[in-house]
Amino acid sequence: MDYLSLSGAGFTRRRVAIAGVVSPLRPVIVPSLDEETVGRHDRNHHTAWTSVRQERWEGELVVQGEIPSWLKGTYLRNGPGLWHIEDYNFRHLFDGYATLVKLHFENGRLIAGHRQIESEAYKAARKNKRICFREFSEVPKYENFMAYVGDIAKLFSGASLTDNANTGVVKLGDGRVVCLTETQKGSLVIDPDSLETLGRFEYSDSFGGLIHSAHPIVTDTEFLTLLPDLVNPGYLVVRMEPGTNERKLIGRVNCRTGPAPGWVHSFPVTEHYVVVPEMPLRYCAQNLLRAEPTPLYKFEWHPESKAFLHVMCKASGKIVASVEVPLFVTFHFINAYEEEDEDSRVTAIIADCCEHNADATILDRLRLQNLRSFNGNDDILPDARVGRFTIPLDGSPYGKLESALEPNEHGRGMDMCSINPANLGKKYRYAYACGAKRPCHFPNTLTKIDLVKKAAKNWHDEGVVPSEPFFVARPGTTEEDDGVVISLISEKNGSGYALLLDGSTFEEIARAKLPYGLPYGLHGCWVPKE
Ligand SMILES: CC1=C(/C=C/C(C)=C/C=C/C(C)=C/C=C/C=C(C)/C=C/C=O)C(C)(C)CCC1
Ligand SMILES: [Fe+2]
Repeated sequence: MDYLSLSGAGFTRRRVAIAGVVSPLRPVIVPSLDEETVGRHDRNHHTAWTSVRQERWEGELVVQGEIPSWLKGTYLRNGPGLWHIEDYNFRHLFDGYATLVKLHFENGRLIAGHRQIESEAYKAARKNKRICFREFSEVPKYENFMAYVGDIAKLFSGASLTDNANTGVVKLGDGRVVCLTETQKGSLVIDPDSLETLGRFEYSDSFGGLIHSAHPIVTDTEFLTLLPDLVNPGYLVVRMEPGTNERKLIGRVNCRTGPAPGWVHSFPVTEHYVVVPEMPLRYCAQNLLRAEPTPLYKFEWHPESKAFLHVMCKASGKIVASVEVPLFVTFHFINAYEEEDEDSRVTAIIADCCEHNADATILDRLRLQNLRSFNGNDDILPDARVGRFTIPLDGSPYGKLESALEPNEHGRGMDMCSINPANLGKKYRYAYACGAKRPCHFPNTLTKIDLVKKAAKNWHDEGVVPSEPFFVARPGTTEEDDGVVISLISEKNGSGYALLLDGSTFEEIARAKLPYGLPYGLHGCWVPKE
């Protein structure tokens, strides 16, 4: 090993050669988080729930198996990877400061890297050695009552909310790559090659508001998102063109009931419609203000307020259906499409999601203490399924919610999904997601769902925590599942690897060990090499 110590505030700079990693294509200088700045690691936990070891790393990995020669580009994955500052340990998975990971594939070779996203929240925590902004469950500790009152005042302007962009990453039609979270201010532009944080993505319109959906729908031609209105409960549906920073209004949906809009972590679209979910798990302004977390954090469960789905025409902004549906809890919609009759008239919208059996306690299961205390025997992951909504367009007041397949096909675990992006908004057959091999406390398999055969193929390895399986299509293909599925696997002994499965057979085609395991991550995107 060759460690070259350089200087730098809070950093030790090292030139690293790591066993199992072949010579990098270029020298790799690794600034690592020193223990004094960020605190000590507790490496007794599963790698998935242990803070990332160092600020950044990059190098070429040894590949076992074969990476298809057509796979050219970079897979980026975002997620909360640093769960402590100094000796203070965060409470919840979603509190962690964002760690961006890249896997660059070219000519059968694989260069990997990771780097912390330099949000204001992260930089302030590093500098002041304490949390300075309101995170998912954490709030800054105030020195006195006046400091608390000052922070509440800043909450209304959004100044005290985090910009820790730890949830997703998207490539806009104009090539800019943006990391996202639930706050609008947490939209940060990054360089997909160096993973450097380039600055805030400033929306130039005047919609204001503090939050948005963490999962905009992004294609080469548009960026669609929802802006929840917490004052007059409802949602604005907005659209932004590539090359601009200005969102334009498509239309507004008023909530049917309830004190506040339902959480819209994601939403689905069809070719002509935007589906706006109104979930009984609703935002709660008081919980945003609280110093201590409540069982549902920034949200509240309002079963009496019922659940609705609204369908808005993308072209006109008109609402073409607004139906009551059975109570549901979902964070991730999988896809949606228009169902037609024999005369090609659209009769219904079908919308699929990872549905948690109308039980919001999954949020509490994702507390780090719960994730870290698994003994290997308890079967404590709450059941989830592929929930399929049918929304009639004939004016009926009710929609349906059913399981799209028998949940035991995927071990009754279901979240973190992807599809072939060519099928976005269209009738489709396959979805990829994390499922469960029980007993477990967290999804521990990768699953390929066949919505026509109503069957699943599952991949699992002892002790693993896989992240969202991300589908990349073979260029030019017309087969929906012709491509690869990428996932990053955390193992229990501090190690981890990048995994490639065949999108069709769901068999492993390649894996590459990382120099050390990376913490669990959330969502990814693909940046093709032109
Ligand atoms: C809601 C507000 C905030 C932050 C919210 C964040 C960071 C939400 C992240 C949500 C995610 C990643 C949901 C993923 C769910 C995955 C599941 C349920 C997997 C289950 C497996 O079985 C702030 C930005 C902190 C403040 C404004 C409000
Ligand atoms: Fe998400």
